[in-house]
Amino acid sequence: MGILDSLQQDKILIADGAMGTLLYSYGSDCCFEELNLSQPNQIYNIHKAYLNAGANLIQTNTYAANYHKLERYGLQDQVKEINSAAVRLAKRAVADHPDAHVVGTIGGIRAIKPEAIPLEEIKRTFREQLYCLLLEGVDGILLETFYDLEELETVLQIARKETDLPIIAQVSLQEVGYLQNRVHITDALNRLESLGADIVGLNCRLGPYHMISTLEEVSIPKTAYLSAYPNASLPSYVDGKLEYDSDADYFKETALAFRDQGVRLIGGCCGTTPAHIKAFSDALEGVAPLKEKQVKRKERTIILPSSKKKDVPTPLFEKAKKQQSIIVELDPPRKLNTDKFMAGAKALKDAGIDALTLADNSLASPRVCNTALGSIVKSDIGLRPLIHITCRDRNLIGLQSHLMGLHQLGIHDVLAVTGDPTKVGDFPGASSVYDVTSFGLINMIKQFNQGVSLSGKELGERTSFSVGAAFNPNVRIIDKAVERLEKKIDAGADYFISQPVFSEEKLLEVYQATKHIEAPIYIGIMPLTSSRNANFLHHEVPGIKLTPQVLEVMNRHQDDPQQASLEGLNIAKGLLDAALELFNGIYLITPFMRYELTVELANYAKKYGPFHSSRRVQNV
Ligand SMILES: Cc1cc2nc3c(=O)[nH]c(=O)nc-3n(C[C@H](O)[C@H](O)[C@H](O)COP(=O)(O)OP(=O)(O)OC[C@H]3O[C@@H](n4cnc5c(N)ncnc54)[C@H](O)[C@@H]3O)c2cc1C
Ligand code: MET
Ligand SMILES: [Zn+2]
Repeated sequence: MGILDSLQQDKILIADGAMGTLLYSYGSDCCFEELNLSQPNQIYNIHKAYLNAGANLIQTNTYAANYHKLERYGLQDQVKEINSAAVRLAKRAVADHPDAHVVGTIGGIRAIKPEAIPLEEIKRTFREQLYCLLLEGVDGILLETFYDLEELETVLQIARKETDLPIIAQVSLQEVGYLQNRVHITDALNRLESLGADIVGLNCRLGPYHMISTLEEVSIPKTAYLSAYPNASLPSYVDGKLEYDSDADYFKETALAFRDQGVRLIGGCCGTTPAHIKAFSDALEGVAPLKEKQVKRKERTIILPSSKKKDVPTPLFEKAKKQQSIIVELDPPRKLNTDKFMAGAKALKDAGIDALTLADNSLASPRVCNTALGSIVKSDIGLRPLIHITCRDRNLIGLQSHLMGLHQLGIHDVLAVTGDPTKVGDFPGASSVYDVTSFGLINMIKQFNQGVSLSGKELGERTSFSVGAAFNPNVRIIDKAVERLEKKIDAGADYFISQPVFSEEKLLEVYQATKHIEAPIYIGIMPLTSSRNANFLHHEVPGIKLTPQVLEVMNRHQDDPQQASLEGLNIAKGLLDAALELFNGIYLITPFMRYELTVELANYAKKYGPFHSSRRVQNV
């Protein structure tokens, strides 16, 4: 009799409980799936313990036995051996339990970092593991712990094409009622059912209380059966170890509540043990499944528009769409004294610039926090700060907390960059976090603007960020850089700020390659300060090439720094003339805190720049 036959007989099926956390509690702190090869008896005994506790559906010890996760242990070439051994062990365990079934488990990979692993890689990895399990002859497939519905939908479709065996598809919740990205549980389970899953449900992350509360909103599926594998409890961190704290009696009490929500397959996830499964099995012995249920319709909360920050100015990029707009970068100092920085900010404010951009530890070296300084610039000088945010120094928690903080400070202009890697800076050994790249960060900020955090939790109000992204035109093939720019627009970028451009030819090339794009580009102009500075940029910075004439002029004044700086300024003015013909947005970069240079360039642009309602040059 197969799994579905058992379910059709009006039975509630009991599944097994955790494998990973049980092994961990026994002292294993390694690749749990490798134990199928090195400690087969231990795995076999766990299967037996669950079967003896009353489980009639057990899962192979293959949750993370895929190429991607085994790679962490250097075991990526043993996908087949590990999966095959797992199935053989589970089948051996059920040999003298005629009513018991073995499902091959495949766990979700993406968890909360969707963009970290492309779907194509997920598909390859999934197929390999699926074939190994199917070849060895499982009774069904269990897809479990999927936080990302897109990932589960993708692998479910593959599995459904490959096999007619029963498929169980289980999501993990972010909070009661919702998966990440604010996907409602009813929508998720409906999708899985329509894609051909035979059993749909929930596992992991939450304990019985939150799962039952979620299931109250879920109706009995039309064709599929409902499953639930709760965790033993929420985890706590005790003496450096994660612990789940709930006794089996509590599970006994919750068993009927699961049944009353229409659950037909019930097992356990992290923290559960054979005692928890025995509790379920005892409590549900002879209990008929529920046929009809009254669904509780909980109100899906409405996200309010930003109520607190009423002073949100018109986004910079709106101005740059219509008329000239000048922003200037003045980076926070590396030392604690900020007098010169503040004097620079004040002078730039007096020069009438639209915003001051502050880099985030550029070149991966520590500087005074740009948000702190940006906030002071805003309050003390009345100048609009534009804060760069890198993904290098903050993990997903830090990034989100940072965004919430910026919102509190009334700072709405941000530049989302991946950030220079730590190896280029003062602390090459420091970790580069990169939980997301600029694309994920742009997405996250746009989600905040909808009042929703990355995980799908409501923020109570919407933020009002306008999001800039970096554009590097100093590449050999400009079309590739433009493709990247277009992808950033797809991710939600509102406008762009470019690396500095050092020739009129390049300005024209950038203009031609981007004139079809509506999002404004603030084109970078940086005055050269010396012949050394010019030669460094020309010879050592990838993609930057100065013209022979510019190099010659700068080199001519090698021994006269003042004159060299003056020439650098004149060259920048020449570039500015050309840039103003082509772009509304001008991004002036202050070199080495020499703000008098960018003040002069800003004044120059204001005096001589055309104040046009759109780009001046059409069809150049
Ligand atoms: C206006 C501006 C401001 C900046 N501010 C900061 C700052 O405050 N702090 C800081 O640390 N860094 C800053 N940078 C540097 C920036 O982080 C790096 O130059 C980065 O490599 C390019 O921008 P990004 O971070 O948006 O990278 P992304 O475009 O997100 O690129 C991410 C990864 O892809 C690579 N990549 C980039 N372009 C291509 C391409 N065409 N083809 C293939 N791969 C590519 C990158 O090297 C990187 O590894 C800034 C850059 C610009 C242009
Ligand atoms: N069912 C698997 C195990 O118990 C995965 C649990 S969710 C991380 O090890
Ligand atoms: Zn779990």
